[in-house]
Amino acid sequence: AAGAEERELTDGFHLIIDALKLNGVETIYGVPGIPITDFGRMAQAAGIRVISFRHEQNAGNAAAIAGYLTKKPGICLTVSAPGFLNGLTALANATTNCFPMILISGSSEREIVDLQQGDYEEMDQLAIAKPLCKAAFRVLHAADIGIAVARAIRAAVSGRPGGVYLDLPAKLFGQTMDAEKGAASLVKVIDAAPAMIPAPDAIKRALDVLKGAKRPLIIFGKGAAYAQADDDIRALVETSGIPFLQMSMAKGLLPDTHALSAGAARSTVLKDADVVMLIGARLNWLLSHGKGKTWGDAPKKFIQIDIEPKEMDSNVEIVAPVVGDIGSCVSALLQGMGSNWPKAPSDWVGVVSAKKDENIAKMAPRLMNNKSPMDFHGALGALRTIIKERPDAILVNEGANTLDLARGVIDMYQPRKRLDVGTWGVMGIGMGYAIAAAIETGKPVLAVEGDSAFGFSGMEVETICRYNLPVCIVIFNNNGIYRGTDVNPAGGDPATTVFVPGSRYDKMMEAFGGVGVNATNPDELSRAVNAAMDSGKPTLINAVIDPAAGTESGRIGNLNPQSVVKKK
Ligand SMILES: Cc1ncc(Cc2csc(CCOP(=O)(O)OP(=O)(O)O)c2C)c(N)n1
Ligand SMILES: [Mg+2]
Repeated sequence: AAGAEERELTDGFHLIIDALKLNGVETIYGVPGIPITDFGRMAQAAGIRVISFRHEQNAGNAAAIAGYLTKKPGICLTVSAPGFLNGLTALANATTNCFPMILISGSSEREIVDLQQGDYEEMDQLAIAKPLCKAAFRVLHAADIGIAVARAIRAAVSGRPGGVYLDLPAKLFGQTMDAEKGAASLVKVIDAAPAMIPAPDAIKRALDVLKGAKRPLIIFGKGAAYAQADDDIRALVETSGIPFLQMSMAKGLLPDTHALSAGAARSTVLKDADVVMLIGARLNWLLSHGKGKTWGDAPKKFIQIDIEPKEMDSNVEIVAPVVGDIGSCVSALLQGMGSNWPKAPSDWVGVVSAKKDENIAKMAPRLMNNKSPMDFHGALGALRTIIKERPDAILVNEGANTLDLARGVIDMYQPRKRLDVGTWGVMGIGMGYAIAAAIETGKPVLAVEGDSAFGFSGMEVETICRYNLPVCIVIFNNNGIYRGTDVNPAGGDPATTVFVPGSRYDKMMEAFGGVGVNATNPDELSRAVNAAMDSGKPTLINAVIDPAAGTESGRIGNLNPQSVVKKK
């Protein structure tokens, strides 16, 4: 046998790469730098795709949405301190949205940090990450890398998915150990996201409540989209005949044009339903916390399906809590319903359908207007047609008016095709989500961006060109945040919410070899997007929108505090 001096060695670099590959990691999203530049190079050489970004927040958002789309944790790699902090927003956003991702950051040496002796980029990153994510681990010994990666993967995807932080001090990478022992220390995670089967009596209780409903409603949240139980979810709607609402990222679970879709009659069904079954949807601010005028005065019974037991009764009493993974819960409900479950009362279904048709008819003319400069509806009418013709394209969407109006105008036809600002309503997810959506699915991506929203991650147009990704960015350029018409009453500086008038974002894309187009009417917009979708070339379309067309904060202006003090 080889003597000790000849025995083959391995080191931290290789053990981390081997652990990630052993667990099926194929892509890392990150920004190079001390102490992880060589790690990124070695991971790439070992066959992992390493996508280099211009800012860690965008790499983190890419990792998060990769997790949402694949149900495997997306991996974000950053340098220590400032790079780690840049990734934290994405890690916290992933945790808030229940997207599985792992933020791996290089860090300073414990012995220096703990004595605060001033290391390069010194920061106690583990302590700072802990409150902002689902789980956080640090590794000091090479022999622990295998178990640490396994723990991070399981923490990210099991139960309610979320963000996990993995802290790797610089010295760990160069630490050597016996190669055989190293290989033996690696762990391939078994059943990382175990099924969580609901209790039979919880299913029975829920069905009893549902059976008694006169005006039932199902609300799907992005948790239902994440579950990838698409056939059973469709069967649940069609077996029960119950009208349904799809929260923003759940749109397309069933087509928005489905006969039982109540999307265009949202305010009616929230007010008048007597039994509401929430599936992977939380009763948070997006659903007015389940109370107040949105929900009308009539008493309501809530059935809630969620993997997190603590979610029950978070805002209002849940009379039939069903705790488990959505796939297991929906299949148990279907089993309990059997083959002759009574359809939802036809008078209720009729009321919903009539209201929906009325609202769709009201909106239709606004989508046809061809005026220039465009208003939001004219531009969105063109994009609505394109998504209808190209249902497997992925739509990324952020802004205020650009977000709120697109959500209602652009129908989705397939699950997990609409990626947007999610639970926080966070700006800046656009380019990270677009890049990961293109890389993880290979499908064409249409990113519909407010001009302010785009600004948060716009430098990644270079990244999009560098990897030659099929991403078509449409910027709704209304010269500002919400509008482009505010004026600074004190004179001097521009108002706080306006941008350079007549700006041409399309020139940014041309700067990096992509296709830039300036579109001043819906026909030009439509032609440019179709050309981009056909060519698959990175494209940025500067869609000129009337600066006066928007409203403050889109649909959520009511959240703004108002001053009652009138300064003399
Ligand atoms: C990280 C972060 N910082 C600020 C904000 C606050 C905000 C919400 S929406 C928005 C941009 C609205 O302007 P945009 O041009 O994108 O859209 P449009 O209405 O069509 O003109 C901001 C700055 C949020 N949500 N997140
Ligand atoms: Mg704007």
